[in-house]
Amino acid sequence: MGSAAGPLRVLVDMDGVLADFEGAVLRGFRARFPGEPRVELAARRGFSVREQYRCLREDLAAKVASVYESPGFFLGLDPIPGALEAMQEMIHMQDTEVFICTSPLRKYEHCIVEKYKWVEKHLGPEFVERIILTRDKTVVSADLLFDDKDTIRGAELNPSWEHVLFTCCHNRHVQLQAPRRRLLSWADDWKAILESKRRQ
Ligand SMILES: O=c1ccn([C@@H]2O[C@H](COP(=O)(O)O)[C@@H](O)[C@H]2O)c(=O)[nH]1
Ligand SMILES: [Mg+2]
Repeated sequence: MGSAAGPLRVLVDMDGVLADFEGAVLRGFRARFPGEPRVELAARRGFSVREQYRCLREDLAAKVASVYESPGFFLGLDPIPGALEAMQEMIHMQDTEVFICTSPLRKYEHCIVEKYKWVEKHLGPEFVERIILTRDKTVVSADLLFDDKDTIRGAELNPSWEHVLFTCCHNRHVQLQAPRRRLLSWADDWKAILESKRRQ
């Protein structure tokens, strides 16, 4: 992959990588359900916040989902530190194609349009052209995928990309088997990962 085969194609996930989904869920839950037990970010385990709240108490699953299904939730997400700067740098790198690859909620009414608006607001119109919205990232062809979901499965059993796990509160305790690798944050050396992939 890399220069001999054309530009390096990089997919960057949105929730948990560019946009702070977890922080906003906790703040929204605390504000809307102040008397209910909640899962602090330090206690988050596993991709699904809904399932972790369900384990706390069955009815809390619907309550936490009501937070991220509300109008304004996705548009109001804060950028992950360093993400916007990294994306602006990446889109201007030679021999590099960057796309935002994100999954919509099944209850997509507000989520889809707000994801587009978020990208336009924080990254600008050239990135709106680069949004790939799919519930199956395995069928998208690329060299790299930066994503906070620890296990990404879909119709394609051998996706073309290498999944680099972006560290997030819910995955920091996951032990990766070699040769899987992480990006600890946008302050970590994402450029070295791109360069190593170009050389493969
Ligand atoms: O508990 C959860 C956590 C996240 N989601 C939604 O899943 C997708 C994740 O998108 P990625 O592209 O993998 O970041 C997003 O729509 C989250 O809101 C969820 O449904 N339940
Ligand atoms: Mg994500």
